[in-house]
Amino acid sequence: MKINRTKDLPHALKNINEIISKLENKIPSLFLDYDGTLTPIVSDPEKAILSEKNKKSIIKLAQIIQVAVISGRDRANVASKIGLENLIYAGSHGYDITGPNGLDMQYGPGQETLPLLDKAEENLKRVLAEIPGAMVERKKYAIAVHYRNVEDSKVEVVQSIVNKELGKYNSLKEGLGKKIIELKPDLDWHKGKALNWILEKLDLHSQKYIPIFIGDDVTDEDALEVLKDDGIGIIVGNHDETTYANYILDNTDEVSEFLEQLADHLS
Ligand SMILES: O=P(O)(O)OC[C@H]1O[C@H](O[C@H]2O[C@H](CO)[C@@H](O)[C@H](O)[C@H]2O)[C@H](O)[C@@H](O)[C@@H]1O
Repeated sequence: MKINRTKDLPHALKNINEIISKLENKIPSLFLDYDGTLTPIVSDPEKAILSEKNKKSIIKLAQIIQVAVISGRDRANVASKIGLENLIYAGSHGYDITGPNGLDMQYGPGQETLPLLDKAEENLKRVLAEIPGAMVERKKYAIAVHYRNVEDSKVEVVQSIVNKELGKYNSLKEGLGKKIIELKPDLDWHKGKALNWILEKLDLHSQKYIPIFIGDDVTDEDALEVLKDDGIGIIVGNHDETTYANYILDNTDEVSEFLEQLADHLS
């Protein structure tokens, strides 16, 4: 059960001193979502560009603490959008993780679904080509069907095409996001499991460490849940009435401000 009402959450910028005091005598690590957190939501996913301000803060932070990006995007795609080599990147909602010093993890059971995702991608691209604005984005371990640019009257058609395709595969399940419906492996693996995997792999789990996660969407709740008692979870905006987050930022501009202030405090 989610514990915090979004509207009652303390604001992360207004309470930055409290957050900084929680980091004292601990070693922080920082986990960031991409879309809706580091970049504003835009109609073309390829146009979600990291600002110079955020890039500068991330460079500064990565010189001091471990920084990881955990995204629903394909890992290679989000890594090229950020363009920094010394970060950990977890793509496809955590199924595909790489990082410095040869860090490389593909969530094994997910690989069995790759031929099914190939087939579904081919079918969906063919059928959805007839719906103006619909877009199929293949990530290694998921497919996002975008309907942000689809006429309202056609959205239900897109949804039923995706449901029909999903119905063909027992080992794929539906995932929801901001104006996307996803086809994902029907497995118990998500951003929260990936976050835990990274914490354990890098030995960042003990009481002397304190992880921070910032995210904006329903898929980010899995990561926020992991940190609800032993970390700092920040939700961006209010995707839902309740959340596992402990703090809130209202939008991506506030995330930029928060990252800049965090970098200044830690350096
Ligand atoms: O986990 P994230 O890094 O936040 O990725 C979630 C999805 O983000 C992208 O889609 C969203 O952002 C697009 C660009 O702003 C927007 O056009 C779309 O409507 C949003 O759903 C990305 O394209 C997806 O693959 C990610 O799953």
